[in-house]
Amino acid sequence: MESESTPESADEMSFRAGTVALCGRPNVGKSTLLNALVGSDLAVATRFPQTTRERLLGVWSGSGFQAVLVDTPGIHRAKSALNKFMVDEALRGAQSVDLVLMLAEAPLLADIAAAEAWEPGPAATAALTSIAAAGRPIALVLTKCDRIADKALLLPILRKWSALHPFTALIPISATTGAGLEALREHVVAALPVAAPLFPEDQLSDRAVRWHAGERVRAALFEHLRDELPYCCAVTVESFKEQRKPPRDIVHASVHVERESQKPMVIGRGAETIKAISMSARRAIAELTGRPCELYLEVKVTPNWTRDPALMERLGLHAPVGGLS
Ligand SMILES: Nc1nc2c(ncn2[C@@H]2O[C@H](COP(=O)(O)OP(=O)(O)OP(=O)(O)O)[C@@H](O)[C@H]2O)c(=O)[nH]1
Repeated sequence: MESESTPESADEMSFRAGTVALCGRPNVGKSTLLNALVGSDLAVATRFPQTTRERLLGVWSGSGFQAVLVDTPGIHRAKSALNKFMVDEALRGAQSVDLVLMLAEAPLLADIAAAEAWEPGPAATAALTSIAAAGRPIALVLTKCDRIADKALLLPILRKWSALHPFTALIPISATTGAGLEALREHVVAALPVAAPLFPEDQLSDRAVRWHAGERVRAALFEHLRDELPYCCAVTVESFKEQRKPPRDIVHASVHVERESQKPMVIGRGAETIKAISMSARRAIAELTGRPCELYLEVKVTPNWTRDPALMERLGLHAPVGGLS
């Protein structure tokens, strides 16, 4: 009986599962791609760069495969302790995965002559060098190709990239229209080892709902605050209670700013700004959980937290020990 092959065991023997890191410069579309592949708005994607601060695992399950996607913060020249933490998080994300997807934005170019003359910029090539140091196979994913009407312009751009590194593939995509995602899926699945799924099929993320709730508050800060202010804010979720009757989540969260002078800017005249932030975040949390949400926000001053690794740790931004946990 032991050696008898059943359809289930044949499936198990060909099932592929593994980890895939999404890396690249800030704002190239990593979070949007993760959401498109997982089929859920797990990762906060905004039009502002550097909104992703920590690694997030998104579980992409499909027929015969499971790819655990590691969304990483953008790789950039970091000055503050917070930015250094973000870049370290991104590079940690590229280690020990089965495949790295290096995302780079398709440049907006006028014509084929401009495309022929184009070269990847120093920041993008520096990001590639740091990612390549991890020694994992890398596929180049050219993002936002929906913005390029003349697809002939993509060829010289892909050729320039291919000269920089022995990529396993060069894949032009658009996460917003879905173009190229099928080719990307095929390449990712082929790169995964034959293995059992790492997560249950219905699990979409490694992070608890509570963490996602905090991220929704952070996304609302980007939506409603101007200039540098959202980058100076951290969010901690103090409590997250799932009430049975009536069914609703009751969430208490703090918004930490760096200086006393920033507090009134977050609160706004007549508390208008914080009310708008709270309403957006509440709606987003309810969409995520499928239950109504009551959200209570408090603004606190945690002086200079972006410059102090110990304070960052207290606010929940700590580097995990070891692999992909
Ligand atoms: N036109 C177009 N825009 C896109 C596409 N993918 C992402 N974007 C936009 O690009 C911006 C940045 O997207 P994100 O997914 O937040 O980028 P990110 O790389 O995760 O950003 P960081 O948080 O800086 O690491 C957002 O405004 C997205 O809507 C795409 O395929 N087409």
